[in-house]
Amino acid sequence: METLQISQSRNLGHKSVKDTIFKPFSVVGQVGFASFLSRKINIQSFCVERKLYKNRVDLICRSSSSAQDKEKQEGIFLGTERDSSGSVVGFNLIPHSATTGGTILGTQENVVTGEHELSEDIETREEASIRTTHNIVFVTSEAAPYSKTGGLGDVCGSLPIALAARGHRVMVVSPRYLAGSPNDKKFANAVEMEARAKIYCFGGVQEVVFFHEYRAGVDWVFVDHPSYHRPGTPYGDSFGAFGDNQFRFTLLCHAACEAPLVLPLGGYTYGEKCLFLANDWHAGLVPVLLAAKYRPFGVYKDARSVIVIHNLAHQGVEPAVTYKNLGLPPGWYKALEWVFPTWARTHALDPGEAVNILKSAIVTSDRIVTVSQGYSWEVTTPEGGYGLHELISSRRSVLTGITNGIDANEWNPSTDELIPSHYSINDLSGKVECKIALQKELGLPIRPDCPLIGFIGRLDYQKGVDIILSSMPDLMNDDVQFIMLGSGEKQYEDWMRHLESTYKTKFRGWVGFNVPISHKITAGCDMLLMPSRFEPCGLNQLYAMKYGTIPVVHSTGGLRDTVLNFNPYANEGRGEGTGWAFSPLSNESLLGAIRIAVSTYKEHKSSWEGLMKRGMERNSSWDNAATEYEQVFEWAFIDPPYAG
Ligand SMILES: Nc1ncnc2c1ncn2[C@@H]1O[C@H](COP(=O)(O)OP(=O)(O)O[C@H]2O[C@H](CO)[C@@H](O)[C@H](O)[C@H]2O)[C@@H](O)[C@H]1O
Repeated sequence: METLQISQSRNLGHKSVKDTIFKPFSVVGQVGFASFLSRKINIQSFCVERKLYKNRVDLICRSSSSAQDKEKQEGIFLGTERDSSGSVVGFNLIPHSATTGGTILGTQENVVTGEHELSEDIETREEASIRTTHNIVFVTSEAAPYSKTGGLGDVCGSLPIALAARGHRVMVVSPRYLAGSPNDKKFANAVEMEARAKIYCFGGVQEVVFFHEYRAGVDWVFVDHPSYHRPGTPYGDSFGAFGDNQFRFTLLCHAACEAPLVLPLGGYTYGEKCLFLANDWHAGLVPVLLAAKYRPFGVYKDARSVIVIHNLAHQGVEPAVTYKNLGLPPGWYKALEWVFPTWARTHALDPGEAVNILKSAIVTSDRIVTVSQGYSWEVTTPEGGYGLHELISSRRSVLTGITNGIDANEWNPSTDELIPSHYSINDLSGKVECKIALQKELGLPIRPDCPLIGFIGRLDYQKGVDIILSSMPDLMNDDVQFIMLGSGEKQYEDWMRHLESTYKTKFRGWVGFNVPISHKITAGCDMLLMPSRFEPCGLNQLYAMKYGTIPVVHSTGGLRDTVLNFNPYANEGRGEGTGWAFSPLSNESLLGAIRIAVSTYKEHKSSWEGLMKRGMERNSSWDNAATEYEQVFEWAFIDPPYAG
């Protein structure tokens, strides 16, 4: 149910602050803070899940016959919800279509006339729940398929769609990267909007333009600015990280805060009562801006923010002098303040003073989510907290771990268009064809019986690539083939090339970022190796399991949560588990785990098939994760917002 409310009282109420706030927040064109202040749009809908709610039963029993007639026509009216100024912000009507649909148990008639059902409903009212839908704004530096360098892109390309499918109004705000590459075409369907925003930061004023595409139930909003138009990845090029990343992502955060106020998407703005999901440090200024720039002026006082931590190792740390560039009021320095420990300072006179964007988000957001439960504990430890463990521990009461899901449309071996042969849990025959095709494509000897091990990922310290490469001379003595796909640190890329020339019949290294090849490896390999030092969630092991490819992982973070160690004796000899999770992270234990996996593959075919099938059956749907996010949203709205 949607309501559009023009609130005069709010308009008058803000007049006095308008002049004060207008300079720093002015927006080009007729939309923006100004017009936002003169109207109030809020869209909220409710639906009842499973059992009828006692209040609703009471209300129905008490309602007059004319109200009942109206309800028969229009649905069931639960009441209006008003904000402090008296504006209607929720019109709680269960639409007629919903009351006759399958998800709601009992219509008005059978509740009133069916005594048995009524008493049953009242008895089970504890189970009842009303699901509130929210206006959700994802802020992210990447969202697949438009931009992706890793798992962040996957998550921000899929979770919004899952939440939209559950009835939420969802917008994703990310940069419109134009790198002069074929990837630019992915933005081709996004149309330029009239609304623009002026952003005051880094000693000047920047104008950003918004582009919009409505796809899969989600408003994809792209922030356009010349600093997003350059060759390379979203973060850097062959010379390293871009020097102005702090500037580029500061722009993104400011623009994302303006978007719900100024963009009439589908005719209506999202308005003030939003839930911002800020992803990683690039979006970390969003909670700070809500608290420091908007809320003191009564704007976004009903909004909430959640910082989603995909990787705590990257925090957006810059010299303290940067603070004045961020477009924040002077009094908020403490929220960002970061002092390096003595050992990390460059020289004796270095005071180690810096600003830390992710830290400020952890301080000011209403809830904190990590992408697995295991990681939500690890970030509170000195080993996993990257200097923020004490701060995060102090906010443990608002910290939740939610394991990522996977996009079942993109990662499904029975429909995947990027693999040469389809297969499913009922007919695995296509998998060996994928293996043969992969061996052929990469010029390896075609040997369906030879265990084929894969690795896909960023070539860096986190992913434990050094451990793989240093184990390789030993592993290459065994009868196995190994394929690595990745890009990252040059030393590892060179090492992969060197191994390929040394072990021509056993090793292939594909340097680069190539999504079609990643699907072919996931389908064609028998095992996927992930010796990550730490892994907030990890997606490749989830993809692998879906494709009947057995993960062999270091037991850490999300890998430990999602890969259940193989036990052939469990379940009266039927076995349990979906892979191998080894520990500690060393050459010996990595080789030990791979060798056990290889011998299982070669000598215990039925156990191997059991492993494959249990992995393929595993429920990794985004819908599961989305319901857990909804719980976090509920909690966020129960508490008052962060006020400083
Ligand atoms: N060379 C290449 N070519 C093609 N595709 C490639 C590739 N290298 C990587 N990929 C793809 O990029 C994604 C990487 O996913 P990970 O979960 O390993 O994420 P990453 O460490 O980037 O992200 C962080 O965020 C995610 C999401 O929350 C967490 O799962 C993770 O633990 C955390 O470190 C996968 O889809 C993978 O197939």
